Amino acid sequence: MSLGSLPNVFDPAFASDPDSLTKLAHYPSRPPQVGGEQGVGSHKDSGVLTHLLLESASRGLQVQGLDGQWIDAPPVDGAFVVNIGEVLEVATDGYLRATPHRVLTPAGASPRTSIPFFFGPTLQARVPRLRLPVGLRAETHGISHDESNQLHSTYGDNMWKAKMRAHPEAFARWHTDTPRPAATTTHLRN
Ligand SMILES: O=C(O)CCC(=O)C(=O)O
Ligand SMILES: [Fe+2]
Repeated sequence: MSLGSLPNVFDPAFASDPDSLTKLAHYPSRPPQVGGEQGVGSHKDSGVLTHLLLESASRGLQVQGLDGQWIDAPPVDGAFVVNIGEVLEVATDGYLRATPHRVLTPAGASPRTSIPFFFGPTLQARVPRLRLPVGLRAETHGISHDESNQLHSTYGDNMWKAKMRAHPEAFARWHTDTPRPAATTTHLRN
């Protein structure tokens, strides 16, 4: 996992007060006649790694391939779904890419419960950017660049950005005085 760096390269970022979170997510059933959309829109997780526990009959999770196509990701018995988060994409210079994913709950869908575990470092920690060995560097396209989604190597900044985007009304109401991610944060480019 350290991709040519020392095996403990990430340890300091997780050493004190790592900000991991386990969430219990419930998606109610949808009678066939109820329109609209429900679920989770397309996004990438903002942290390092997510371990997602799904019920064995769970449906609706999709991941996006490099060609833009959405692919069903049904559960595998006895296994977690593992999502690469944006901070890990930054740390590996895009060798590991944050996986866009979404949850669909079409009309008629059964209720769904999932348990994601977001494995995150200390909020203030700047996660080190690895120096990839030449062979691996040849296989990476670098960090994805999107003006509307800046990536930050400090986990707290990256997570805050994602929260602001996911909950604009709450931020407009309760966080009018909240600064955006620190000005010192690097805006990473390819
Ligand atoms: O419920 C799921 O299967 C995925 C949820 C998710 O992507 C998230 O909470 O970030
Ligand atoms: Fe997610």
